Amino acid sequence: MEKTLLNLFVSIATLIIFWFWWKVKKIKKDLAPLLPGPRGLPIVGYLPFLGQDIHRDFTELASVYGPIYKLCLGNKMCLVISSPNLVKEVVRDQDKIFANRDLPLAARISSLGANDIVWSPYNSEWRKMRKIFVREILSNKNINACYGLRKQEIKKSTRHVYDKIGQPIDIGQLAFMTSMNALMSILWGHTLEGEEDFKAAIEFRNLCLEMMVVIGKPNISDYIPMLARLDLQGLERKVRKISVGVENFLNSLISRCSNSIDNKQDQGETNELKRDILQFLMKHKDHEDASKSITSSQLKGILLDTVIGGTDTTSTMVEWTMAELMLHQDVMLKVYEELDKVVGSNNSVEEFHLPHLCYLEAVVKETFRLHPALPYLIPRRPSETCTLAGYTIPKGSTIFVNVYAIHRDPVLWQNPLEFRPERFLSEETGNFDFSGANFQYLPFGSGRRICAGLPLAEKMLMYQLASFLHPFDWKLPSNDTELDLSDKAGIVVKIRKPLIAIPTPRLPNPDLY
Ligand code: HEM
Repeated sequence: MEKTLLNLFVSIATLIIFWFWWKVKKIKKDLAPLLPGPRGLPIVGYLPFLGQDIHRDFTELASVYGPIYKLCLGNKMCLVISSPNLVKEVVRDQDKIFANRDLPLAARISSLGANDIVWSPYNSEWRKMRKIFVREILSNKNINACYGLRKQEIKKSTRHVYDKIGQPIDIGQLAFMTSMNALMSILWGHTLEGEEDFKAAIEFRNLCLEMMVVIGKPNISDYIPMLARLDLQGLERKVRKISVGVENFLNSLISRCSNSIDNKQDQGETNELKRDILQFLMKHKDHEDASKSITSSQLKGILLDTVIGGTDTTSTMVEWTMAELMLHQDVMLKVYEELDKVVGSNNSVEEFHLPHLCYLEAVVKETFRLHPALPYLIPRRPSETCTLAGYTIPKGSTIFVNVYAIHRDPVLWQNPLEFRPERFLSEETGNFDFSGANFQYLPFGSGRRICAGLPLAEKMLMYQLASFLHPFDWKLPSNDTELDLSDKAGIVVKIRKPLIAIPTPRLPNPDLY
């Protein structure tokens, strides 16, 4: 009897303690401060007030509501953060919770249902794809092994420019073709050749450009799902059409590669192809070990990430850097001085020169500061309800890391709107790199979802810039008195008016071209 009473007492006491603990937790939650943010309209929220350039809208709102604020867009709660401390909480302290992606409809379609690395949720499939990509495909060993191919492509591009001496050149297009060919040669062991290929690549570039704009546009279907069927802005139709073009381009490359692999195998040349990414990927397709096996959609998704992620961003940054240099002739002169000293006028640029081009590297860093290609990274989504800066952040909300605002914050940077590469040679910020270790400077993101192509991107960018600058002087066409550095929104932000420049040779020896 006594034992039963004791058991009853213990059970009741446990229940009371549990109830009390739950109540305190609830009260604490109710007392959590409310996130600041602008008020919107019923149902649509703040959606009608966002303009075309969301990175600038986000930055203006931060000056009113502070470094963390909420925006209700339709039925979605979005958070915009723009301080290094908050970035640290998201990408380091609570990285695991915030490692999911927010997947807009347009991205779901273009990424074949998030079957790629960029848009995949944070799960074992993402881990598998990222591991294959980083450890096998873009390992330092592989990148170094492909140097010869990159060199060949750079040489072709400088030759192409030399053949057009005195004529206007579209710098974005030149950089896109060079990046594309460099990637193609790594992926497939051969590049695009001839008029037909050239046309296909230009068409592919236009598709990529359109795709980036569509994915970056706020889509009513994402924010008010019951209206998704109506596709009010026509974005779903647009992205489906673009995706068909992109897939056709990829399919033709895959079939050409399969033929080339078959031919080379017939000729006993398989070892030579070992470094081709596609062959690596094909090895993983339907692999017997599930931890290494990828599906054909994932194979295409990884190719998409490589080709789109690798060409569009890199060429955008080559164009921005060249535009800033054309606008700041004093900086351009210093770049030439350094190139003459490090490379010399009787040599072509080689990758071993790159670590010695410290001033050019500072120029690139400064360009990334003012024009981060992805101004709010790729939005994240917490996988569970959590706390950020004392605020309760519901599971499933969308997190925008406003790198654009952080890179231009006057509290963090002296004269932030000035283009001054020297700041990256100073003691204060001289050690900032692209690794995302400093939360004040993160053009490639940070944490476990940092850009997976960073080592290749860094190399390709510096190599292209040095190789286009060392052998040529560049001038704007004479009727262009002022260079327009305004930008055009999208998930990748580009220069609004393509940069057109005219080359003249700088080197005495024509054999160097
Ligand atoms: C100038 C060139 C580039 C820039 C500025 C850039 C920037 C970025 C940024 C900001 C992210 C998102 C990071 C985050 O959310 O924290 C990203 C992700 C990614 N990038 Fe890049 N990128 C560049 C080049 C490349 C190249 C060359 C490749 C591949 C060959 C590549 C492949 C990827 C992939 C696969 C992801 C997704 C990573 C993940 O979600 O796990 N990127 N990039």
